[in-house]
This record gives sequence, C-alpha cells and structure tokens, in this order.
Amino acid sequence: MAGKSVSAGSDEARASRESAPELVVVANRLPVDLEKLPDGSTRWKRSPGGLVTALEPVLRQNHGAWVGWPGVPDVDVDPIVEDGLSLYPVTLSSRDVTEYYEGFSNGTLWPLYHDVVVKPIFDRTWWNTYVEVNRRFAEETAAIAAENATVWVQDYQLQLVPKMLRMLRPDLTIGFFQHIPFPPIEIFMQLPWRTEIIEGLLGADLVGFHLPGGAQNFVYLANRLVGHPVSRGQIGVRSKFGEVQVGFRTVRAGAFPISIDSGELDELSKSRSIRQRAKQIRQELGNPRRIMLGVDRLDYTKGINIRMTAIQELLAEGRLDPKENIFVQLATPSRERVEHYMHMRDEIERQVGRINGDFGEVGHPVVHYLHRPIPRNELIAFFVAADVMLVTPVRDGMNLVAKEYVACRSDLGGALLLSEFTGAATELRQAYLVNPHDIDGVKDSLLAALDQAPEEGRKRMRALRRQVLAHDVNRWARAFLNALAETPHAGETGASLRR
Ligand SMILES: Nc1ncnc2c1ncn2[C@@H]1O[C@H](COP(=O)(O)OP(=O)(O)O)[C@@H](O)[C@H]1O
Ligand SMILES: O=P(O)(O)OC[C@H]1O[C@H](O[C@H]2O[C@H](CO)[C@@H](O)[C@H](O)[C@H]2O)[C@H](O)[C@@H](O)[C@@H]1O
Repeated sequence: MAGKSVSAGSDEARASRESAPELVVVANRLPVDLEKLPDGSTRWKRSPGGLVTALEPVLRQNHGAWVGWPGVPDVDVDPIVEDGLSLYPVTLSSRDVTEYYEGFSNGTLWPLYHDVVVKPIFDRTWWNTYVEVNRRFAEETAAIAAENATVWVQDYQLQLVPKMLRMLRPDLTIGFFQHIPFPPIEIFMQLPWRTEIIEGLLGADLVGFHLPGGAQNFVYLANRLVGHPVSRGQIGVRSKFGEVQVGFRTVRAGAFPISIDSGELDELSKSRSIRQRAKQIRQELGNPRRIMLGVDRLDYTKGINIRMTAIQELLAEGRLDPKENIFVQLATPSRERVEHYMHMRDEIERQVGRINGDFGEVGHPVVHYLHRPIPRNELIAFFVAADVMLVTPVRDGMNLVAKEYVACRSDLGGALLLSEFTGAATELRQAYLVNPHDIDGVKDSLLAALDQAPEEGRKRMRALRRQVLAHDVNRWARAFLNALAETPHAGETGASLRR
C-alpha cells in the first residue's frame, strides 16, 4: 500500500471533512499486517482473509477507511491516506495485547462463545483493558468518519465500540457483525460483564450474526438483561429481522452467513499450474490411493484431535490401510501465548507422532503435519488434490475452509466431511455431516466419504457448489450493508451508500 502519510491526530487529518471517509470498517486487525524484518525494518503484508477481499471493493467505491491494529505491539504507525481506501492504525501496547487480545478476547470471550469447550477465565484486569482498548478504537473512528458516515464494526474483540461510538458521534449509522457464534443464553449469563456487552452492541443500528439462532439469543438478552421491548417473531436468513426498541431507536438483529470469493477460487483452481501442482503433491506423497486433508488455524475449537483419533482408531482396527491412505494436516500457528493453545499444540503433535510411530514406515508417514501458513496457490492445489476434506470443529461461527474446498472442486471430485456444529453446516447439507463428539459416527462417515461411489460424490459436490457459488462474500457484504442502509436511523440521517 502506498500513499500520503498524515499523523493520526493532526489537524490536517481531522479537519478535512470533505475528504473524510463515508464508510469505515473497524476491526481488531487491519487488512495488512506490519512485518518486522530481521534487519529491524518493517514492511506491510496484505492479509489474504475473506473479509479483506469482501470489503475492499465496497470500501474503495465509497471512499472508505479501515481502522485496526497493525498486528505487532508497541508500534506507532501513521495513517495511510489514499483516495480509494485509507488505513488508520490503532496502537496496542504489549500489555494491551496480553490483556485485551490474548486475555479478554481469546481467554474469556472466545471459549465462552464457543460453548465453554475450555474454561473461560474471568479476570477483572483483562476486562478493564478490553474497555480501554474498545474506547481507543471508538475515539479513532469518531475522529475520522465523515458527517453521517456509515461505520461497520467487526467481531467479538470490539463489542463495546458501537455504544461508545454512538455517544461520541450520534450522526453515524453503525453496523456490527459477530463472526463467532453467539452462545446459548445460559452460557452467556456466566459472563460477569454480560449487561455491558449487550448494551455495547445495542449502540449499533443493525447487529449481524451468521445464523438466526445467534440473532434470536441476542434479542432475548436485550430484553432480559436491559429490559428493552423486543420483537417476538422468528428471525430468518437475510430476512425477517428481530427488533429491540432502545428509547426512540430501533435496533435490528439479523442473520447474514458469511462466504468466500467463490468465483475467484473456482477460476484459480481450474488453472493449469494449480492442476499440475495438485498432481505433483499426490506424487510427492507417494501416490496414495486416497488423500485426507485438514486445513485450520491451530485452535482447540477446530477438532483436529477428533479427526486424528478417528483415523488412529480406524488404522488400529484395520479398517483403514496405512499404505493406501494418508492424512495431511496444514495448521497455521495461532494465539501461541494463550495457555489452551499451547496444550492443544502439544496434544496434536503427540497424536501425529503416535500414529506415525505405530503405522508409518521409513519414508512413508501416514500423517503429514505442517505447522505454518501455506501460500494461497499451494493451499488451492491441496484442496484440488484431496479426496476427503475433514472439517470437524466442536463449534465454529462459519468455517470458510469448508466453502473454499467446495469452490475448488469444479471437477466435482472429492468429499466434504463436516461437523454439524459449524455455521457452514446449515448451508452445506450435502456434505457428510457428523457430530464430532461421536467418534464412532465420525469414523463411519469418514469411511463412507472415502468409499463413496463416483456418481454419488458428483451429485453431492454439484449441490454443494451450487450453494457456494451462488452465495459469495460479495453478496454477504451487500446484504448486510443494504439492510443497514434501510434501518430507521439511516433513513433519518439520510445516510446512504453508493453502489
Ligand atoms: N495452514 C494454513 N495456511 C494458509 N491459510 C490457512 C491455513 N489454515 C487456514 N487458513 C485460511 O484461514 C482461513 C480460516 O477461516 P475459517 O475457516 O473461517 O476459520 P477461522 O477464521 O476461525 O480461522 C481460511 O481462509 C483458510 O484458507
Ligand atoms: O485474528 P486472529 O486472532 O489471528 O484470528 C483469526 C480470525 O479468527 C476468527 O474467525 C471467525 O471468522 C470467520 C469469518 O467470519 C468464520 O468463518 C470463523 O468461523 C470465525 O472463527 C475471528 O472471528 C476473527 O476475528 C479473527 O481475525
């Protein structure tokens, strides 16, 4: 990214209202990460995530801006102000990273919202830092957004920002999207700061979730914890929004399942170079009859241990031949200083060692495990090469990997084994759906997927692809922003988006 640098607090940046952004995305991370090089210098590296791909074109068309953390602590970076898209970095100290990001966001909220799969830590110091950092994001956004601008706040790290921002800038139209599950009521009620979180979210005009159930829980809690009148009807997908009456304001809650740039992946996966690389991968793996694949951030919610146990038991029972079937697990390091993540890594790596020790041969391991991010094209080649994709989270907001695999199978080959507890499972009904807690069920479904008749496989994949190609990430962003533009608040202030 190149562009003119203007200091965050400078009069020049704040005063130039005509050039101020009319659409602002606020997320924990910027769409680029600052990288520290061995010689001490720094450079920007574009984040390849779906959110960036989805939002960048909409932001550019609307004179947009992105407020977020550059990904490294204790670094002050000037905003990058461009005509199309401006970036406004929020500085986090090492203490902020420990207490706001690793602590409250990923040691408290993440496990709580993922069904308490590990025990959340309720630490008052972490909460205080979460409030402080949310305030900093809100202040930075308030300082840069144009009069009557639309602001779209992302995810669980920033749930207090909508209310804080509304108090600073009542002229703004504010949307919020939750990328992780919104938990069942009984679980949410454990949180000592439950009322503050619901009040924080109610600062938005529209609160979005992947699934109707999350939206429904939120509406119920707005009534139970804060006493606001709420609508009673069933919430739909991209339709039939829930409503919370907050004084004179109506806050809407809806379901908008996120997706991927499926068209782009479809195209890339058909390219000659990717096809050739997929063949080469199979050769490099020793030409096994069948390749099973897992692709995840190394997170305890992803159920990597579950698929590994299923494979281990099938091998031990002689139902899976180690000479014919191999498993590749590509795991991106994640949140490495958080305790539960360290335990998870140890467990996975012990399982890999055990399976290879028991069933591998010299030069022929059964499990190939890489603990690093894989370049995009290489990942696509793995998707094209894999006979069965294993997606077995115990809970996942959406799971984009499942959709990426489907988008890459224009050949109608392959099979998707998918946990019922992912958001994606509500859309990808023709996958081999499994309850990840039922190991015998996972084993049986895995064998069924490995042994599927070619015609049955093509039928399933055709139906899955119809869903994924028709509902891409661009449609997700448009659906949310259109619904936001139609909120009563947006109508009052005249805020509208150019499209
Ligand atoms: N080992 C890896 N190398 C490169 N990219 C990865 C790797 N593992 C996961 N990813 C990418 O990260 C994204 C993960 O998104 P998703 O499945 O929704 O889960 P989450 O956002 O919780 O990590 C996908 O775009 C996927 O392709
Ligand atoms: O920023 P990190 O702490 O490194 O974590 C990466 C992201 O993980 C989470 O992703 C979620 O969003 C996906 C897209 O909506 C969804 O498919 C997935 O199920 C979620 O887990 C997190 O919500 C993001 O904020 C993180 O950036």
